[in-house]
Amino acid sequence: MSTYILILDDDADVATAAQLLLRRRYGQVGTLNDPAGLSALLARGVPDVVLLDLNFTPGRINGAEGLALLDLLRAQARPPAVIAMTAYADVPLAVEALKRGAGDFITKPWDNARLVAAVDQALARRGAERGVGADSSALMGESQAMRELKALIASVAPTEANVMVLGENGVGKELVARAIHASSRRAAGTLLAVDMGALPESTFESELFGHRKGSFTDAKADRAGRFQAARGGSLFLDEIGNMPLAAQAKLLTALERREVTPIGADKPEAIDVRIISATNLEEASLFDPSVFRADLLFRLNTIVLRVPPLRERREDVPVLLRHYLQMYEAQYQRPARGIAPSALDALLLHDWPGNVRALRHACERAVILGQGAEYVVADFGLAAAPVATHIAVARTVTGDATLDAIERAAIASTLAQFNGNISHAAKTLGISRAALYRKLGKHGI
Ligand SMILES: Nc1ncnc2c1ncn2[C@@H]1O[C@H](COP(=O)(O)OP(=O)(O)OP(=O)(O)O)[C@@H](O)[C@H]1O
Repeated sequence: MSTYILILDDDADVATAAQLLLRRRYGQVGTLNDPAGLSALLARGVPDVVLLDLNFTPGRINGAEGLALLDLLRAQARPPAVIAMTAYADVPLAVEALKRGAGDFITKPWDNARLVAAVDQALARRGAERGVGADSSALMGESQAMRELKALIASVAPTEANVMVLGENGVGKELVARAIHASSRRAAGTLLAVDMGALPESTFESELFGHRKGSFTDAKADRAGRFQAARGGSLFLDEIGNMPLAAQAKLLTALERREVTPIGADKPEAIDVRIISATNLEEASLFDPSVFRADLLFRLNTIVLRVPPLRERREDVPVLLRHYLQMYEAQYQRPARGIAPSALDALLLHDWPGNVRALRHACERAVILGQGAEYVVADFGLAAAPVATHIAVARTVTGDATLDAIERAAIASTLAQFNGNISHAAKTLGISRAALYRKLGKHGI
C-alpha cells in the first residue's frame, strides 16, 4: 500500500514546490488548487496525509474556508492526518485548526526539513491509528483454513525465519506479511514492501542495495537501498516469481552473505532484515529452474504459508461482504443496507477469481450504484458465475447438502448468471418459466 499525500493550496507554485520536495520521499503526492474539487477527489480515495492551506481563497484571510475544508476531511470514515498551513503566523487560527482535529501546523514559507518531519510524524500517527483497528479488520475470516493460517502466522512470526507466502492474486498475501511483521520482534521497525516484478533490471541494484553519489550519471546523492532502509525491520519482496534470473543471482548473493555493497561503494554493509516474500506462481513453476533458482528458493522458503483462494473458504464471504459494505457505506456516506437473500446466494456461489480484492471492489461498486432498499445481485457487477460447486455451496448456506438445498443453489446461481432474467434462467435450467416461478416461491428466492 503506497502512501498518498495531497497538497491543497490555491497557489500552484507553492503546491508544486511542496510536491517536488515530498515526491522524493513518499509514494503518491497530488496537488489540488481549487477546493471545489475536494469532495470528488475524496470519493476516489482518501489520502493518508493532507497539507491544507487555511487561507485557501485569495482575499479571505479569516481562515473560515480552510476550517470548513478541515471539517470535511475530518468527517471522512478514515480521516487523513491533516497538517494545516498558513502564510500568516496566525496563532488563534492555528489553535482553532488543532482543536478541530489538525494534527500539526506549519507556517509558510516553510523549512523543508520541518515539513518533511511533520509529514513523517503525521504518517507515523496515522499508522498507529490504523494499527489499532487493523488487527480486527486485517485478515478477517473464521473458516477452518483461515483459523489454521492465523495459527501458523502466530507461531512463525516471533522467529527470524524467512517466510514465503503463496496464493492467487488478491487472496491477502500482503496482509499475511503485515500480520507476520506486526507480531514479530521487529514490529517496532518498518515493513518495507518492494514489488520485485516491477523493478526494472537496470535499477534493481540501486533500488535494493543503494548507491554512492557520482557512481553513475543520475546518482546525484548517496542513496540508501531498501535493504538498508528496512534495517531492524522486515522486507516484503512481493511478486518474487517475476524476477529475472540475473536479478535473482544478485539477491541470492546478498542473502547468503547477509551484506550488500551499494553501487560505487568500496566496502559492503551488513544487513539486518527479515525477508518475507510472496508470489502468485504455482508451486510447480517455482521448482522450474528456468523460472526460479533453486538455491534462492531454498533461502526464501524456510517456512511456506499458503493462502487459500476465496472459493475454497466460502464461509468467509459473508463476513467480508459485511465488513467492506459497511466500510464503503461510511466512506461514501450512503445508508446502511442489507443484502437480498438471492444476492447473498449468488455471491456465495461466485468463484471469485480475483479473490478478496475483487470482492472488495464489488462491494464498493454496490455501495455506489445500489438504489434499492437492499443490495441485489446486479449491484455487485459480477461476471457470470460458473455453476461449479452447488453441493459445497448448499452445505455452506444450509449446513447440509440435501437435494432441496442443491436445487436452491443451482437456481440462485443461474439467476445471478443472467442478472435475474427469468426466461434465460428457465431455459438454461431446462424448465418452463412457470415452473421456475413455482420453485422461486418454494425456495423463497
Ligand atoms: N482476510 C482478509 N480480510 C480482509 N481483507 C482482506 C483479506 N484478504 C485480503 N483482503 C483485502 O483484499 C485486498 C488484496 O489483499 P492483498 O493485497 O493482501 O492481496 P495479495 O495476495 O497480496 O494480492 P496480489 O497477489 O495481487 O499482490 C486488500 O484490499 C486487502 O485488504
